[in-house]
Amino acid sequence: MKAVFLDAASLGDDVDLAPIRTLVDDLVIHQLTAMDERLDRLEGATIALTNKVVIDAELIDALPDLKLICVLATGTNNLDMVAAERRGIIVRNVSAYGTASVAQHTLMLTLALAARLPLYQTDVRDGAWQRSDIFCLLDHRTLQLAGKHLVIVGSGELGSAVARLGETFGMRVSFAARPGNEANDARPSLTSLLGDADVLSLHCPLTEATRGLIDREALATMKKEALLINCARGGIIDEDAALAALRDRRLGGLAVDSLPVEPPREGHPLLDALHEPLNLIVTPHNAWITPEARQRVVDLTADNLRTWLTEEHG
Ligand SMILES: NC(=O)c1ccc[n+]([C@@H]2O[C@H](COP(=O)([O-])OP(=O)(O)OC[C@H]3O[C@@H](n4cnc5c(N)ncnc54)[C@H](O)[C@@H]3O)[C@@H](O)[C@H]2O)c1
Ligand SMILES: O=C(O)[C@H](O)CO
Repeated sequence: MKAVFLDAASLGDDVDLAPIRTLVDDLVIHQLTAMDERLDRLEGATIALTNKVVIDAELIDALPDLKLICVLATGTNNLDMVAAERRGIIVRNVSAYGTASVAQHTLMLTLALAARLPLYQTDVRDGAWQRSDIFCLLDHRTLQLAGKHLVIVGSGELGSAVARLGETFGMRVSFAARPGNEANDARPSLTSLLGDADVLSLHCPLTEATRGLIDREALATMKKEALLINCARGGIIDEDAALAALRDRRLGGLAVDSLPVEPPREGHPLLDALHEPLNLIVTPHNAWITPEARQRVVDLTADNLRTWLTEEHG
């Protein structure tokens, strides 16, 4: 049975792939796979392993032998799930591999934005402290988290962990009802929570339902001091609208760990804006990358493979 791992490099070179290797005899490991190499490499494969290589309907339809797609990530937005289901291909992702890593990264971004760290760091770099009349700099209003309202979209593994951290910092936490499902959801709607959020943190998958969830209209209802943090996927917020709100002082801070296209080869307005005096942080989709979490991705993928092989062959 042929298995092909399309993008092993995306896990780093310090993870031990042995748990996967021992399960499949004919395992071909590619460090990277370009879009036009996917078909050739997956030809005849029963199992495809991918972190971020796109597996779309056209590719799925061209691979009659494919039975299992293992996603070495939680997010499956690089896959056409409908096409896979139509073909009866099983899809297995990994969840809860890096809860501590992503939650600490989200908290780090929240704390940094609350402290206006990008602004004060720039001021200190530019000599404003040395020129100050008083002993400190206090030009940018910081935000005490204790007593403030943290609103979270997505009450799964990561949203729940971030909620616990928020509570530790004395924040009041609300989960928003799933947009479009408010009638069957006891939780308050996102619309009703937005105007009271001091921090809005996104932990839902990118789907057609969540694309552009935090758009111009949503941003317009938020407090002008509110902090917006997206450690989920680029495109869940309208990044251009969020940047405009930040520049107009209608948003207190913006931190994103993901952009709509990754890597952002063609650039992105948020990357250019890092040169402006804004309370803005962009991290390179690395909330998940602690060594512990990356190894756990491999171990959980091996569990997924083992379970499927047992179900398939006994
Ligand atoms: N930045 C990173 O390094 C990193 C790492 C891991 C995961 N992620 C992203 O974070 C997302 C969440 O991860 P998780 O482990 O918490 O997943 P999870 O599956 O445990 O939780 C996702 C939650 O979102 C909810 N949800 C689904 N559709 C929704 C919608 N339309 N509106 C609101 N909520 C909705 C689900 O009901 C679930 O509660 C992943 O899908 C992935 O895109 C990012
Ligand atoms: O979805 C995930 O698990 C992260 O994006 C890392 O791949």
